[in-house]
Amino acid sequence: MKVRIGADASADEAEAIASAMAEHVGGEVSVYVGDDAEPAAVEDVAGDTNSPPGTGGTTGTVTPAADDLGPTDREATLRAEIAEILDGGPEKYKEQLPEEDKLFVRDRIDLWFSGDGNDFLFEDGRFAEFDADDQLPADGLITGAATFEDRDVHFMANDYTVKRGSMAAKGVEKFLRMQQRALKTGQPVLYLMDSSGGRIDQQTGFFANREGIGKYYYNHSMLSGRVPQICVLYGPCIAGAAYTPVFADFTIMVEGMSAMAIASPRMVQMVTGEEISMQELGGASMHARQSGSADLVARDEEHARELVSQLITYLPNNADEQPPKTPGRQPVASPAGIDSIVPQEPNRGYDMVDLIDRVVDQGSYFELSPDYGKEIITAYARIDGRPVGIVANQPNHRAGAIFPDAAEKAAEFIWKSDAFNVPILYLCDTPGFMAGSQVEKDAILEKGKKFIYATSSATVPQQTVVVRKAYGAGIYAMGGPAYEPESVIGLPSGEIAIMGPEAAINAVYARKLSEIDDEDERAEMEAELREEYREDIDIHRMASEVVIDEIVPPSELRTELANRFAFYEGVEKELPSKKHGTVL
Ligand SMILES: CCC(=O)SCCNC(=O)CCNC(=O)[C@H](O)C(C)(C)COP(=O)(O)OP(=O)(O)OC[C@H]1O[C@@H](n2cnc3c(N)ncnc32)[C@H](O)[C@@H]1OP(=O)(O)O
Repeated sequence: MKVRIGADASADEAEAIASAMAEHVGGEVSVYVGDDAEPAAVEDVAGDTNSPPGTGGTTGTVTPAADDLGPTDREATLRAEIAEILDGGPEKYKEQLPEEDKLFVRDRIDLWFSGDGNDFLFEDGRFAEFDADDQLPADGLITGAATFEDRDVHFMANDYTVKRGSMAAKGVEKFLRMQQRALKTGQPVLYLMDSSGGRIDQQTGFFANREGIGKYYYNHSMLSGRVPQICVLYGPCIAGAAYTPVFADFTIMVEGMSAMAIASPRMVQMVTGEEISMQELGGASMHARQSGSADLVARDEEHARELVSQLITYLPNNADEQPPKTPGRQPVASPAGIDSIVPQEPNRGYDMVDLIDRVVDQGSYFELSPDYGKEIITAYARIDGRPVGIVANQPNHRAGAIFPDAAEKAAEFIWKSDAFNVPILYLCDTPGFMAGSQVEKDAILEKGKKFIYATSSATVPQQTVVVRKAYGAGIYAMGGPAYEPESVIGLPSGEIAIMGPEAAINAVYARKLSEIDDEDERAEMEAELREEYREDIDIHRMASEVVIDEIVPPSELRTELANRFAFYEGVEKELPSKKHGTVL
């Protein structure tokens, strides 16, 4: 290829352009300066292995240059300029990326948007800061549109080689435009974040402006519940950059690579004297286990992309659409096994996932926040091809008692599912909300309220299964009869009670029992009272009193749920007229 550049270009500049173009387009590139007949620089790279968008390769088309390029060959000049932009920030920062197993942002975009149903479509604002003296290609932020798993999506991706992906005026402008376009088109947004936050030394013009960085979060709020916002973190996302992942509906961090924090370790040390690494401060493990801000942790960049490609199959493009259906598949294990999974003894643990495996379509189980608030499972799955959001107690962890973190996790999951029209399935086996001084300090009442509020105000079809214990306010939060689910069904092992038998007998008969001196007599009396109590709370009694709608043979649970979800498809509960509730 021959490229002619302006007469004022130096020999060094000609060489840089030749090298950049050869690397990106492949083959021999000769660069001519002004009207010169001889090339000022020639570069040759075999093959065309990694052509970025706009210069050929996976998404563009290479237009062969005419043999004799005249001074008016604007296309070739433009291509050289684009190649320069696509090359990103200083080489020294690009060289550091492989040491951290990190992709250069343009290669990351290639990873996301190439292959079947995945195409890079176009980029906006590529020339941002083109005229800047400093090396600021695209102002460190790439925004555009693509197809991802056959869906149109908007995307943004920080370039960590440009001032550590920090955001200044032009990048901010691009980010805001991308968000505003998503509001118009109603298509999901992918945030591929790798940013040290606001560009501190260029803050005039973007920090507190009406259309400045603060507007990000305003736009995130406007997009919230309108289109799915999915965020993957690839590096330290600090301060201004750390709010996008928490505003997003779903956040994925890469183990050992991603981090997010309200302030950098340097800032933390300055303010508090605490010496702490970025990973300890806000790494993937911490956010997945302690703060709950990471929904999923990926092994590496490819795994992160794979997780999003699964997640998106359960979601519609926006709140006006229904989630996509697929052909139904048999469960991974036979529903006939459900009866033997659920122990008769109310205090014995078991893995609720074993039951779920026998209800949902094979290969469709997708759990979120598996390491946070583990006593409640929140997962997407499909039953006979229809997406459902599952909220299930996990008797294997803390006996399924609901602690504050789990309550909040469930509330947020229900809100998200409801916002995107994913019906909800509650699988109830809980002794209720946890009691004690620690959970009171951790705001069990406040967080329990959120859970109950989310269940109450969800308008999608909801189905509740009393698997075994449904005690205390646990059955309220878990879609109990008062919460207007489409139906509440029970397995023969089910019990619904104000509290468990032991607690109830202790609460009501403690004094009477203590007055019986003979130990055997007291134990006998206690057992009798407990038996009577259990008869009262048995699922058959509940069905007899029509508290619940049906008792279902365990082996028919999947078919029963499939029929009920199919029947109630698209049904929407009406909420009383109001601006919004006051529970956050
Ligand atoms: C809305 C409010 C906000 O967001 S205020 C922003 C708060 N952010 C911060 O305080 C983070 C500042 N940056 C850092 O702590 C470090 O750069 C981190 C991200 C930890 C990376 O460290 P390290 O790998 O050692 O890179 P480095 O510091 O040598 O930086 C490389 C080049 O990038 C620049 N840089 C980095 N962050 C910013 C920033 N936020 N604003 C402006 N420039 C930034 C550095 O100055 C350095 O530039 P140069 O290549 O030397 O010209």
